[in-house]
Amino acid sequence: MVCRKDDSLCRSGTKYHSIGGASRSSSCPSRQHALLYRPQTHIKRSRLGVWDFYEEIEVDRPRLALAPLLAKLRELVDCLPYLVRVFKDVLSIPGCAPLVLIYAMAQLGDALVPAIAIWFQGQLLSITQTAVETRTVDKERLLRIAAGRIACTTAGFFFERIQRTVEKPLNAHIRRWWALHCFHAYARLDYPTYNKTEVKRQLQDTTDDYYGQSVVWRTLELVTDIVSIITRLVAQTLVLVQVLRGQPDGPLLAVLTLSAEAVVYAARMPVFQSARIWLARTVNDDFMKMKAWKNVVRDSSHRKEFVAGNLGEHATAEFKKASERVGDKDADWSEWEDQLYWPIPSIWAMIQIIFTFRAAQYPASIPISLASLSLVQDAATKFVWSFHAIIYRTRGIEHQLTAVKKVYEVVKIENMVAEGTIPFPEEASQIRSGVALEFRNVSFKYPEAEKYALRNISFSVGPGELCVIVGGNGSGKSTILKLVTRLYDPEEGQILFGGHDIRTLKLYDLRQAISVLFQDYTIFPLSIRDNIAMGDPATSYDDDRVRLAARLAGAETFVDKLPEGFNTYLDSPVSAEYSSTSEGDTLLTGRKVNYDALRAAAGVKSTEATALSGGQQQRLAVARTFMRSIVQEDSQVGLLLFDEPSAALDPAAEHDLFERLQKLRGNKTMVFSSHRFGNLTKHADLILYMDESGIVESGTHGALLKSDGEYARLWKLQAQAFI
Ligand SMILES: Nc1ncnc2c1ncn2[C@@H]1O[C@H](COP(=O)(O)OP(=O)(O)OP(=O)(O)O)[C@@H](O)[C@H]1O
Repeated sequence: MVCRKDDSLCRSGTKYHSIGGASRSSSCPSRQHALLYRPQTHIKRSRLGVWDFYEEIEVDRPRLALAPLLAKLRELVDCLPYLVRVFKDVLSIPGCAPLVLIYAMAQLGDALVPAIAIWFQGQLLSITQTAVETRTVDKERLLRIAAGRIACTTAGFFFERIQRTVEKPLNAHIRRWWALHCFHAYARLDYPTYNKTEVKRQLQDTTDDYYGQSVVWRTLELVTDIVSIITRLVAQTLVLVQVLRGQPDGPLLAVLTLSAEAVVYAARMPVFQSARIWLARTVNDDFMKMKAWKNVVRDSSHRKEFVAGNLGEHATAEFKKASERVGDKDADWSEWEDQLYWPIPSIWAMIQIIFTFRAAQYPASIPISLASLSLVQDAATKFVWSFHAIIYRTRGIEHQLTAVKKVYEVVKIENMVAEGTIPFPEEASQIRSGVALEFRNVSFKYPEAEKYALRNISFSVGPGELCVIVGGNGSGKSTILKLVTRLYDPEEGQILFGGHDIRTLKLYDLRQAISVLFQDYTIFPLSIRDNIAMGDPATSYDDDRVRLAARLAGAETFVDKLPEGFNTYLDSPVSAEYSSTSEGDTLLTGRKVNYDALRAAAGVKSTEATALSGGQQQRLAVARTFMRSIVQEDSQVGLLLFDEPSAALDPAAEHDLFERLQKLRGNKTMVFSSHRFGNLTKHADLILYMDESGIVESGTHGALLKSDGEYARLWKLQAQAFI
């Protein structure tokens, strides 16, 4: 049985369920309470197809109707200083001030034209009425009025053209300025701050780009539009009342009609309506199954296993079964949502009837001319459109203005990792011979984590020494490297870098002196060349250096084999755009649509992503590190950190990498995290063996073998595998 709207038709037998009541009302009229105010509610549940629809109903709404309105107004008032600031900032963008002036003047002109047009229209109607009643026409006046009316239409057209012409460069100026502002807001955040959900959401609100229009542009457009629409409405009303003044019922008709339309449409304005709070969910297993299977067949990431698993027939059969069980109820929520809102009827027809009765009442001296009735009707239609425009433009105005507020607040977000003040190095020689590193009783817990990732860690690596950290999964090896680069700060203890507490060093200088390759390295969505070059921004322009870094990392050969070599994007950041006619459609001429020829002409591949193996990607990441640390003779780097750089490499590549690292690191300090013993541990000045967030053994390879502890046991285990 299909249950619609009325839950009494459904299993439970009751129409609505009051699932819960929340009484958070407060009588305190203070501002804070007004903003946080929540009326008493209960939840109404109904069923729409496969959807369960839950809506919050405000029980004490009539008594408290003003509270949400006041809260909204308060929010808007709070945003006003930011709005003023955004206007000021936009005017200060080079080239924007004259464009804003032209745009505003054109909008003002556009707003006044309809009112002037009404005046001319009134004059034309009165000429027509005089002609009907007296059979005479003042031709000169008619010509003047007609010319005026035509001039209005032409002016309206020109004002609109001017707006459109100015809009594009103005939006472009603002968008460029805005993109830079947002980019900086993103780029300046440190790791833990960036990962906070509320920060991410705040950033997203401000950087939403809607069809190439920034939040700032949309806000400016919204404000100027609203001012222009209000100007238009006021001017139209004034002119209309003026035109109808000579007729007994004229002004009354105008005011009644216009206010009737205004009330009907104003009632719909978001600011006067409390938003309906609802939620719809479905627990229909078959409907969910249908959706899930649709996702499986549509998402390319599942295709490999879908094909290999021979799932085509099975998927179709499963989908068919589920679809038969769901039947016609398989409507998506959007179909039901449309039905939640009803249009409000216009009462214009009623007013027309009332005035016709008035005319019938006094047939000898009709209190209103037919021309006026037609004029008012025409003006009312224009009014309706203006109100439509206001409703459309003010939808979500609080959200829009709050976004502007966030725009300015977002650059003030405090980074969690505090800046230091001491420059590093004091002398270049401090770097050249490697930098000493020391951990003193360091303990650390990740944000939100309960368990310590490091507990009371102490060790010391001298300048130019090689330290290898070994240990099982989750023992804390990577965490040590993250703390050295100050992605996080420890809870307890101290980390010394070149003898300084790292918290006191300028962050930029500290990170400049370290080259790090993380285990979970990332391949940036840039070209291969830029991926390597960004290892050292100072020399990123140098193609030879990029190539050398790739060669040392064993990446040059396979990169050269790619059709676009070093300029290859692994994932194209901008996909080709296609016309809306879909591939495979048949046109009226009978031709089947196929984009192959266009793709070939434009040099677009049918798949735009270039796949690299895990090992190849790791070589690119290693090349990036080499770009910074090894390639440069007079490198500013004094400490090299490598977290499992060979995990995805084949044994030959791993051997080559270790050989090169040994040779190329010169006298820099190096800390290496690895699961594999052997190649590096044998050369290490210090081995740290970690288990359960702590260092359980430390020393050289020889010393640790001699002490015959856990390191020795695992070393023997790995060695035996090769015997
Ligand atoms: N971002 C994070 N948030 C919360 N806990 C984390 C995070 N990263 C790591 N941990 C936890 O911290 C502990 C140490 O992790 P770490 O990555 O340092 O181990 P590891 O020795 O490098 O392991 P592996 O050998 O698997 O790379 C683990 O218990 C892990 O679950």
